[in-house]
Amino acid sequence: MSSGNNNNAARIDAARRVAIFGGTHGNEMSGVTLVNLWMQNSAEIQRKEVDIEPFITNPKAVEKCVRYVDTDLNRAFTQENLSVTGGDELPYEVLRAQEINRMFGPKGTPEAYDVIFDLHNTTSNMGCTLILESSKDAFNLQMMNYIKKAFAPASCLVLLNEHPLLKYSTSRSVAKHPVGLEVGPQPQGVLRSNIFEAMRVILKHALDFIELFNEGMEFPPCTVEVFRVLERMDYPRDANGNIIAMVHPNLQDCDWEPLNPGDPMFQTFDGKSIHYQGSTTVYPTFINEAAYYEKQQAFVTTRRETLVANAIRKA
Ligand SMILES: CC(=O)N[C@@H](CC(=O)O)C(=O)O
Ligand SMILES: [Zn+2]
Repeated sequence: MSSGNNNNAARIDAARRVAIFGGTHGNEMSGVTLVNLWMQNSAEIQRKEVDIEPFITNPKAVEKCVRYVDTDLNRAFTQENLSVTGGDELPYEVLRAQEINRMFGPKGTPEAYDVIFDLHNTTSNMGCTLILESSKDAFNLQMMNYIKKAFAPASCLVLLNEHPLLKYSTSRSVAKHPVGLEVGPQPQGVLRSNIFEAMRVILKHALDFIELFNEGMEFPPCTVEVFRVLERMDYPRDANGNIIAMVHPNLQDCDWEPLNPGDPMFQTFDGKSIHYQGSTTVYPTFINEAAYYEKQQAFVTTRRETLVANAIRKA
């Protein structure tokens, strides 16, 4: 008879090469500051038998303290961009994406980094949010379960973006196991100690998980509650495309709270409410994110799901 359930655990390669990206958006100061700190002294992020590299992904944007210089780096990792040839006429972030892909990828190949953590801040009242791009990645789901338990009683939610149209080509998507970390509320260009500390603690738990996994610990099957991206909601606009309403006071700062059919969602400048017309309860998030005005997004709706993660163990 076999001992325990070791034979049932999916075997996954040890995570030997890990990167921590900050400054994918140059005005999101927690990630920029933490990564700069760790580049000077990496003692805090070192773990046994794994290379962990802190890296500033968009140094030009960091220098100017802007989201991006030419185009959003966190949308730039498409196969087209990564394979297009050309020099100075290409947008800075496309060239930078190619450089990052050479260093940490190539995306979708066995040579790619095992895990990339990408550190972001939001102006929305989302608290601590881990962002996944796949519901099938048992390694990442087990990591989410580990982090949530280690972080309790504080809460850390998981946003799953594998929407066929709304999913985008992130910097972290170069890795085999991409993990976004989004902490807010924090204004652009501002550093808040509570947000900075929360991000630092979540990263610590994430790296602890990788160390335990690499040491051979088996993680039994588990379930993870996630919020799956459903729909992008734009601000109401006039025929010229100008915004004619604001996020309703009942919705502002209420990320992750249920929005029911008929609930107020926007308020026009003359005080009229605009109500949610959907047919089911949804969980809005990224409510009134500053960076999303240019993306015609007032918030995104999500649905709560419970995912099952298989047992995993190092191969
Ligand atoms: C506010 C912000 O930048 N959020 C990130 C979310 C993510 O990393 O998936 C973005 O839009 O790229
Ligand atoms: Zn960001």
